[in-house]
Amino acid sequence: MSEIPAAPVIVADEPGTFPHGVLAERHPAILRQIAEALPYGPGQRRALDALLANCTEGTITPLPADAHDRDRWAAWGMDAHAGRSWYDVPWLWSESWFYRQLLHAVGYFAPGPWQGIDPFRPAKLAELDAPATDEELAALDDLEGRPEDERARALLHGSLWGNRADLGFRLSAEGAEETTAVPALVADDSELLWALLDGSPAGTLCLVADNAGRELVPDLLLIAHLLAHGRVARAVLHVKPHPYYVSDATTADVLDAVHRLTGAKGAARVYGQGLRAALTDGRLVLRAHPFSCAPLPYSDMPDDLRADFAAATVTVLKGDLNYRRLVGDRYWPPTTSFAGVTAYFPGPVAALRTLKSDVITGLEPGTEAALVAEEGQRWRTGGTHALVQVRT
Ligand SMILES: O=P(O)(O)OC[C@@]1(O)O[C@H](CO)[C@@H](O)[C@@H]1O
Repeated sequence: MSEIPAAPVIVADEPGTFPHGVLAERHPAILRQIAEALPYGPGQRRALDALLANCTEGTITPLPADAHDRDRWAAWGMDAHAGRSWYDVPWLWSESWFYRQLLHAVGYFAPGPWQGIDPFRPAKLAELDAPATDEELAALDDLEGRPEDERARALLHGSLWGNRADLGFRLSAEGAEETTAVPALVADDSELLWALLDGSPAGTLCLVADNAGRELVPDLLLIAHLLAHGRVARAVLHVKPHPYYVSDATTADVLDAVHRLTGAKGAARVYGQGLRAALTDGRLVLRAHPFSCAPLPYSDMPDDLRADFAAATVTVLKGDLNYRRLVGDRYWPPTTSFAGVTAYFPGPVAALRTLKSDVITGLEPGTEAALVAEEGQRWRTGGTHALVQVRT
């Protein structure tokens, strides 16, 4: 049992806070965006309008008895939250509920012509096809010829900062690309991570992906490099079983990203071919576990997922949402021990995250003071800072 006193769970009930803004502004903006992006029919548009009213003014209404995942959501707390405002249940819960309801509205789960059609796919593909992605891939050619560890570190950096490329976040984060006077990395345990990934012996890397497109591409490049240089023998890439948090990566997004790489020129193409080969011969394995879209912290993970992580040399969790789920979506004092709050995790664990929500642990007292002096509380949510935290 952890000896750290529990901090308050984040709830979005206070106007003016970041979580409240996500429910009151970001979710309606997402609904408008997908209604524009795809030619949904009248029934789907009515359902999207109903969801807009329900998520801003209504209450949690349990899934119908015949919903394929009703039992799962019941186990995840749906019946306990029934009848309550979206603003009064844990924020992590109401956000996941939003994506479950959105997919229902567009017919994603129902047998029929729209089954399995990702409402966020147009935005994901636009990002993958953007000139900025070409520039990032061309930069790989400049890395060729550099020492292996220099390349590895550059690719880790790309994977870390790739987390800024989150399409949901961009809907409400003007100016997030700006840098500030305070160091960009608020915690950096990357040497501990490299010690785990030194290839002696070469074990298994679990990487829990976050966003598709400009985050997933550098994640895949990192995996390709670690496999090619014997730093790991095998990689397990956890993706989402269905579209989630706008741009979260699914299996289809992995295939699109690998296709983008194999269709590129120069070094990018070689990475793409390496990834294709690794998928084909089983050195790179995909997982799409239902718990990856659960509205719960990882401390509640089921046994099969626990066993997967326990077998890894290290599990790397990407992104802000995974961080919230890893440490618990709570208002922790920023100096709370990262090792303490992740003590339950069944093996070495690393978080690679840009800061896009209030949750933070593991800061030195001086770091927090410098951030607050420079920016007030904006450093927590602005996406301008990042961290690499490791518990061995
Ligand atoms: O996990 P990611 O893609 O890094 O970030 C997800 C995010 O944009 O969504 C949540 C608000 O909706 C926040 O946790 C965070 O800002």
